[in-house]
Amino acid sequence: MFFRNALFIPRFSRGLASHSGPLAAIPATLHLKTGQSFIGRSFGAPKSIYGETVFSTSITSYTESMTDPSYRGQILVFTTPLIGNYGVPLNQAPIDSQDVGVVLESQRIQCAAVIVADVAEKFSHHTAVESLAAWCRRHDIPGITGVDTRAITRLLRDQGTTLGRIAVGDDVLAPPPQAEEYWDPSKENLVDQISTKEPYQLNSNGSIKIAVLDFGAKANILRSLVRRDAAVTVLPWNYDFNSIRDQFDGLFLTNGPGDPGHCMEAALKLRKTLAEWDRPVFGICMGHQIIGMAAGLDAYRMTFGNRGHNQPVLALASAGSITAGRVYVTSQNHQYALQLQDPFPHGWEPFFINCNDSSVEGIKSTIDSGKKVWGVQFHPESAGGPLDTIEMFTDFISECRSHKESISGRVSTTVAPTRPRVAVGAGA
Ligand SMILES: NC(=O)CC[C@H](N)C(=O)O
Repeated sequence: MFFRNALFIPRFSRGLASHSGPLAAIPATLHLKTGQSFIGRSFGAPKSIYGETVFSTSITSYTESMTDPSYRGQILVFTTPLIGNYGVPLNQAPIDSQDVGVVLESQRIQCAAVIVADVAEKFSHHTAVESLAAWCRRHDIPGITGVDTRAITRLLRDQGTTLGRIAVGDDVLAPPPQAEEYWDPSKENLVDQISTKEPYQLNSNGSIKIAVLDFGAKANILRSLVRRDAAVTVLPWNYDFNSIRDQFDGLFLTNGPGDPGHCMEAALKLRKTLAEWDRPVFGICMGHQIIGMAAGLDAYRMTFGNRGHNQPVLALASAGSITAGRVYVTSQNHQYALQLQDPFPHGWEPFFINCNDSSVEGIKSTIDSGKKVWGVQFHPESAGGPLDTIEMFTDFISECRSHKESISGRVSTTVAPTRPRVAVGAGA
């Protein structure tokens, strides 16, 4: 395989000898804004798109990654060469009080496109109902196969996340776009596009009331709360939570796509919440970045971010199920991170640090601040990835429960149930 800087004449048959399956040989090209082009063949929707080209080192769970709303606007390159071999399940779970309605991470494919070295045309799994290619076609998402994903990944690692164009079919004959033609999703408020427009409830008879600010929630975050018997109220990302906060025992902030700088409004509202409200607050990924911004930390854009299910993080403090000095392997999908500054804002301390690049992986309120607030850059709920830190959800619900019991005068030592009444969906 090869990449090149100049205009080219596509050669569709080149390097495709291993693809002997029934996919039609529709040509497809990935153009990067930095001038390189990779020629392959289309699978999925026969349409051309723009996006931000990122790579993920995950080996499994392409279905969960592709439905994660945080990948919105991104062209997702899998470093694992063979993707698609277990097909795609029916994305519909029975709706009952213990479930959130989907098996995957949202109702549809969220990334703009996928790039796979060698797409599996044959698939086998007891839950599979269709192939990766058929699923992409149904959701109008293009894919390229037969390209050198190792070369693309090395470029993205060295030059950073790069704007890209996927040209499919006749569009491959057109010259690569001019620099100003590339669409940059980080300029848009993607959270506002994906967040729920209206509040809604899950498991309304649950024993502890949790408000969730939805920046583009993965379903497994909601499942992980519901499975711990939380009555969950999902609110739009910029909802005036302060006007209703006393109805709730805790606040959760979800993951979400794009630049957290677009969500400063939510960070300022949260700053007021943290100053005036003493109940537990937990945030994941975008939610963690919002907590950090509310605490006075800056968020910056990393070179290529961290995407994959094998990111080691070192705990710097003990809290709940987390032990200082231990390394946890985590699932991640982010481009931005909180700045590690010295000193940390008053009342806050670093919680986790990334073992590969020393980026901030978590923050928490200090004990003397009297508050229970945590944010983690990684995804304890995984889906996919390791469940090393899943008990952080139990820690959060337990804190909400003990706070509730202490203010109602019934100090209790009970721990929240971690098992669902019925088993649903993927993950823990
Ligand atoms: N998964 C997330 O919540 C990602 C947060 C933010 N969009 C980032 O890329 O850093």
